[in-house]
Amino acid sequence: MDRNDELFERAQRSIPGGVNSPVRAFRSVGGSPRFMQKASGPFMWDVTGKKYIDYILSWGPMILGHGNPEVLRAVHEACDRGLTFGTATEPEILIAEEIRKLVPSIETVRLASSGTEAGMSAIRLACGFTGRSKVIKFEGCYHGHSDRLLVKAGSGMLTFGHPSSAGIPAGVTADTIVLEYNNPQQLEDTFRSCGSEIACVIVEAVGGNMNMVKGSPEFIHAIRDLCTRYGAVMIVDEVMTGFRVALGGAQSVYGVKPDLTMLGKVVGGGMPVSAFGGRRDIMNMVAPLGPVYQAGTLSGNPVAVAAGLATLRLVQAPGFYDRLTSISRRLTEGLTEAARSEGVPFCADYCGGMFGLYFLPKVPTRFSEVTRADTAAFGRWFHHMLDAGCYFAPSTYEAGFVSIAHTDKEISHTIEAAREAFAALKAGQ
Ligand SMILES: Cc1ncc(COP(=O)(O)O)c(C=O)c1O
Ligand SMILES: NCC(=O)CCC(=O)O
Repeated sequence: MDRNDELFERAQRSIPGGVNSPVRAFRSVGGSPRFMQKASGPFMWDVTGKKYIDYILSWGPMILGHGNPEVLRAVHEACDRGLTFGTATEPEILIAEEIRKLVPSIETVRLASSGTEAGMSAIRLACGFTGRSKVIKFEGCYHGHSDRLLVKAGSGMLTFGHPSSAGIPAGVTADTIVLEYNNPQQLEDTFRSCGSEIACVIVEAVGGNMNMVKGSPEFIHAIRDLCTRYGAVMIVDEVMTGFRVALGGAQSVYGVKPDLTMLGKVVGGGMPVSAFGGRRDIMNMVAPLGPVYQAGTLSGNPVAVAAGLATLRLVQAPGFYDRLTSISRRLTEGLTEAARSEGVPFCADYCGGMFGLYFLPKVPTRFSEVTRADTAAFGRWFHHMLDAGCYFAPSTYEAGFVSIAHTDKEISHTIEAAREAFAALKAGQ
């Protein structure tokens, strides 16, 4: 028993499953989750002192790598001025201005503390604005754990085989319609049958919670066109993709202008910040301007905003996303080649600083294809990689992330380790 095992046993006595978020448990791959003690750049160290190259990056936020000195300085300075005031502050204006500049579909923006809150608030707002109650989401997309959206959701929900949560009264999800991702025809048919009742369509334009599945341009533009035609609100959930797949998020990649956008993860630079924003006429419905209530004791927290603001400034460095994308490309091409040379059915894809690894013969385009992945092979590969000091998400239903701090050296090490892991798989180990 090493110190990770000891801590895991102890944690389970006081914390359900020993973790404060289910995706941290190693349930689908087996073994004890690693208890991390520190991180720097592209690395994390567990409590035994073992060093890992981090491809989870706190599930997306750490795009600059861990411990960026400018972000840390901003946080320390903000701490010295006060941890929270529960009042309006100037940095909230600065981050709102920065968000509006980088994501031009956002005319005004409200800050919250988690992606879950952003999603819950955005659909409440869409319903309040339209006076309608039906919400369309897509199978395998995860928008946080608010009740109305926790139906056929991705990420941990899929990993643990319960795509819809217990404890949510049927009435609460009665107006949530779940459709197939990348199926514009089904969406159009649904609008044709009940378009006047649909308040909003919420989508991850690049899905990152059923492994990584890119929306087809045809699908994303069909959502835009149908929402416009039927007076529904198009919500793009950019909690994962915002400032991650491109400076302007997935909406800039697809050239689509949503009515509302959700942000999280990178926008807080490792601290709890999320946001929802968009068309001014819709946002004007939010309290105190309008009748849609939304609030938060720690919303716009000055320390969290300082981390987010420093991060948003740093990602605007010239060439940042070209470099980030080339890191993802090198990694995914190297892994694919290593698998091919060892004869293991595997493929990979990437979008900006986000990637998907699939134990499948071809890149999936929808949830039903993702479920065909060889999860047993993935579990063995995952543990080989972990032993070799490469920390990937412990599930075939999660996307992976790189940071600007990942260098060729880490990528080469990872590809070499993967080659050995694929060879071991082939040898039946
Ligand atoms: C696309 C997407 N939306 C919403 C959320 C919820 O965010 P949070 O975990 O901050 O509540 C997540 C991740 O958790 C996400 O990946
Ligand atoms: N895909 C998983 C997440 O992005 C969220 C992490 C968490 O819920 O802890």
